[in-house]
Amino acid sequence: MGSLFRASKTLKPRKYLSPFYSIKNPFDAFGLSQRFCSHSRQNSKQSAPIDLSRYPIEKIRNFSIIAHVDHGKSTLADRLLELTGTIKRGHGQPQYLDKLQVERERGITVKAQTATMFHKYKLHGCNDGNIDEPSTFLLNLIDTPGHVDFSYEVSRSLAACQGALLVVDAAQGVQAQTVANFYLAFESNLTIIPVINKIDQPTADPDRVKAQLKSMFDLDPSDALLTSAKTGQGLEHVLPAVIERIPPPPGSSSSPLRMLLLDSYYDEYKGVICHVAVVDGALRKGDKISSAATGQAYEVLDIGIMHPELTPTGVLLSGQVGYVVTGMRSTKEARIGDTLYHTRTTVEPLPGFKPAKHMVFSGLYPADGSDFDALNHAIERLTCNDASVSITKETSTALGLGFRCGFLGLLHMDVFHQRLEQEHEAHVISTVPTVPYIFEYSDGSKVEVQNPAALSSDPKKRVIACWEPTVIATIIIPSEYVGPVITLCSERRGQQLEYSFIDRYQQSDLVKLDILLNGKPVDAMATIVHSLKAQRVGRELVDKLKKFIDRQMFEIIIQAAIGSKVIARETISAMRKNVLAKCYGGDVTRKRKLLEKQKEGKKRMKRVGSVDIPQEAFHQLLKVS
Ligand SMILES: Nc1nc2c(ncn2[C@@H]2O[C@H](COP(=O)(O)OP(=O)(O)OP(=O)(O)O)[C@@H](O)[C@H]2O)c(=O)[nH]1
Repeated sequence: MGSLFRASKTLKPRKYLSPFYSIKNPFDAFGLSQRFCSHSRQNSKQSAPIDLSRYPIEKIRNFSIIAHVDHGKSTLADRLLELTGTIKRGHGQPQYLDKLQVERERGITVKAQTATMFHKYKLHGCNDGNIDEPSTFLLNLIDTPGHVDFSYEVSRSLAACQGALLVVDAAQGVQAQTVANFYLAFESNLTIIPVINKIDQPTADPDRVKAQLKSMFDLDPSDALLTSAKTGQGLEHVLPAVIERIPPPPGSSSSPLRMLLLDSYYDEYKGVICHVAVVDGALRKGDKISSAATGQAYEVLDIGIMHPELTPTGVLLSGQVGYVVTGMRSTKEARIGDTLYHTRTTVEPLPGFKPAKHMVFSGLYPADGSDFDALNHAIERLTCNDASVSITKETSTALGLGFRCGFLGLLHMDVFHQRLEQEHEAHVISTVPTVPYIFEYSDGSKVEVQNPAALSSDPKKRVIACWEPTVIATIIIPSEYVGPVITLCSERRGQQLEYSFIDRYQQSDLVKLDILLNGKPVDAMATIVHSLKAQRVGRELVDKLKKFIDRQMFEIIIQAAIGSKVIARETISAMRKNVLAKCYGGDVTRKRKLLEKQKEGKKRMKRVGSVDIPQEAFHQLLKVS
């Protein structure tokens, strides 16, 4: 960026795309889709309107899909939408929930998107009246961006969820945003289901990824689901895991309404459409609600779920996530993180969200100086859908009236410009981005400077000290890139505070655990375990072996031992298995067949000393943790 100003390319006007716009449902723009509200888009004309009262809180699961960039979140979301019949298989639009033009052009998700799905599943203790029949669950899936610049989207999405699918590429393994998103979910107390995706790739190494998940996040490797969102392999286990492992939302249906405003966007026909999570109580069309942030009251004009487009339901109940149209005309009224409640009730507002921390500032000016009002209008509409941008008006001698905008990073800034142009047809000039600095002047004052032009040139107000923002960062990289990354850090005046290997060895108290059959150690069954786990593992091994070794003609003693110390023991009493016992008379062919069969069976045994061990026993032993 050598020059002072970066002028945006002039684009031809393009079709406005709202985040929920779908060319498959052109009626939505006119509110006509209300008449076609259906359970599944596939048979929209026949199916009955959705009755949300059939989904009490115990039948609701709200979950996000989180991951590093490109690990396959949106593709996995596609497959789940198809699996539940929410969209048609092969709808011809991959990454269905990436609806913005900028997302499609760049192949990245920048906006979190919710879709409601319905899925039949037989869960113990949860049924629709008939215990033998599966129950239908309402699942709210939120697909989130992977790039760090959009992590504000992720943190807001997680506020509406009780669980998250942590998707990790089976070849790339854990990456920087896997770590950041894991901690966002962990700090929000969500149930985390690890999903090792892209197992169809030739370089996939799910065992390595499982080991990383264990060593970095203490996630149990046996909890990981192995999937390929591309081929469909393993996907049948995803929704059962969501229903079984993620708890229902915690709200109370009998308490007064409390609803969290998660997101919003402006629709030319309906005004502001708010994305909400109903925490407590219920909301119906026609209800009067108030905003805790502004005190303003509204009437609910339309209400429903994203299935996956706006689908009116007339009601939203506790635990459900959906949309509300209230006739808000100004985007300033929709405060992200606000609590909405029934007018004339008193409720404790929900905690809301932490304000976004802006890392990069840049000036935005209309390419044609006379277009300030149009730019103002466009920015107002766009910030309704991107609450993480800060906007203040400013004036430049060269460019006239404009705005100083704070972004979460350079990619965020770039995407914001592109959306202004593509979705709002605004032509802008942006100034060189800068981080905020603090300057101390000789008159004792200290100011944060977000615009280089604002730096004092008054000789009586000399700069005596300045500060720049720094971060303490943890950089996680494969070992082959360590050299270049250290060089890059030192070029940027970085100081190395600590250096360590994630997959490093550390001293540990390990013991060899032997398995003995009739006093003889079986080398193939010996394991090395931590001394604290030895007793439990020894007991499990001995119990399993007892189940899988058949009784034989002599007594078998199974022992687990550390050195000469036996820590677990079981005995299988003797028996004589006479396969010919039931063959009375002299049918020689039949007797021969039975003896042959017994011989075949014995081939599948491993003879250890005098004890025959079936292959199955070896397989089962591998499953002991
Ligand atoms: N081989 C293979 N490719 C996959 C699989 N899942 C996704 N992909 C591909 O990986 C690329 C990224 O997939 P996305 O679903 O866009 O990834 P994402 O995590 O949503 O990306 P961001 O939202 O930008 O972070 C696309 O080219 C997908 O076709 C898989 O299971 N196997």
